[in-house]
Amino acid sequence: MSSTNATDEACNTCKDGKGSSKCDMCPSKGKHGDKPAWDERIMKRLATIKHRIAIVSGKGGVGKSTVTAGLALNLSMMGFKVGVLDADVSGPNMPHLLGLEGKKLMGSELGIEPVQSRNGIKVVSSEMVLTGSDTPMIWRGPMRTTLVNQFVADVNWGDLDYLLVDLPPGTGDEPLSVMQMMPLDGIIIVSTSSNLSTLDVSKIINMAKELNVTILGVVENMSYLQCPDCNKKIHLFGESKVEKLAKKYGVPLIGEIPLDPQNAGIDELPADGRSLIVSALRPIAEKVAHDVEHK
Ligand SMILES: Nc1ncnc2c1ncn2[C@@H]1O[C@H](COP(=O)(O)OP(=O)(O)OP(=O)(O)O)[C@@H](O)[C@H]1O
Repeated sequence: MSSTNATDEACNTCKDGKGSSKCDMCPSKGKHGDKPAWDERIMKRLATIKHRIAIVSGKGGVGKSTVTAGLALNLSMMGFKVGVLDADVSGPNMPHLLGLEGKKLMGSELGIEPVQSRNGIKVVSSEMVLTGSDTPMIWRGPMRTTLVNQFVADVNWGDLDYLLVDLPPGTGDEPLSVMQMMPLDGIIIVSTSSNLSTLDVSKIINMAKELNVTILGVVENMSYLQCPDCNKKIHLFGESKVEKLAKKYGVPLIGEIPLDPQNAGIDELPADGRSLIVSALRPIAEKVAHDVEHK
């Protein structure tokens, strides 16, 4: 860090010039260019977390948060210590999916304390700092990125086997920042089989390849509907385009999640066999755990 010429230097956290209005909220306030200190804090926190996996999607609404919550529940039921970082700052859903609506983050001398779900999953989400669940987070990209970094650097995650990071859709600021800042075991890409969703997945695949981030696999969500009478699988989007795409880019398709009609209107994902989604995610959680433990 250059302490002599800080005024001319752009902030490494918010990428903005010193003196911008964002500076007041920036964890790097007063130490512009102090990237090593920031990185050191992040690395110290990550040292107690065995595996870090980000869940990404090309498009919004494909079920990325649902898959993240379902994976967290399965890993937790498999006996692992699990944390979930809801990095979808503008559209945080994790508190609802894990039954933590209305819960707020508190501080302790060890840092920001995550909130624990009834299954013992440690969760941190921007919704836990807002006044209400209908309050919008009207923040520009660099500030959202700063908050995500802070959720890594300043949260007392403690010992975890898995930290799952639910990223906002696309290839914007937060996915880029997390993929660069956090040593990841890999990413899991969630897509439906629609043309547009798969088109955007190819961008994510290329981004991960460019950043040398391992792709643990692609999950096709809302892949089929199981007929309640004859059990036949009805593929609503026709032949799987996700499978074709996975083959084209040489990445594994690690599972297909059915469309669950019971899920409509459900906030909290039930952590048992009542949820088709959670049950369908069990073999995927087992495969991911096997792959990262044996890599
Ligand atoms: N397999 C499924 N069957 C039925 N409904 C589903 C399924 N997966 C997700 N959903 C529903 O689809 C909607 C979108 O899911 P979710 O919020 O997980 O998507 P997302 O990709 O995280 O969206 P965004 O990133 O835009 O917030 C939710 O209402 C969720 O309950």
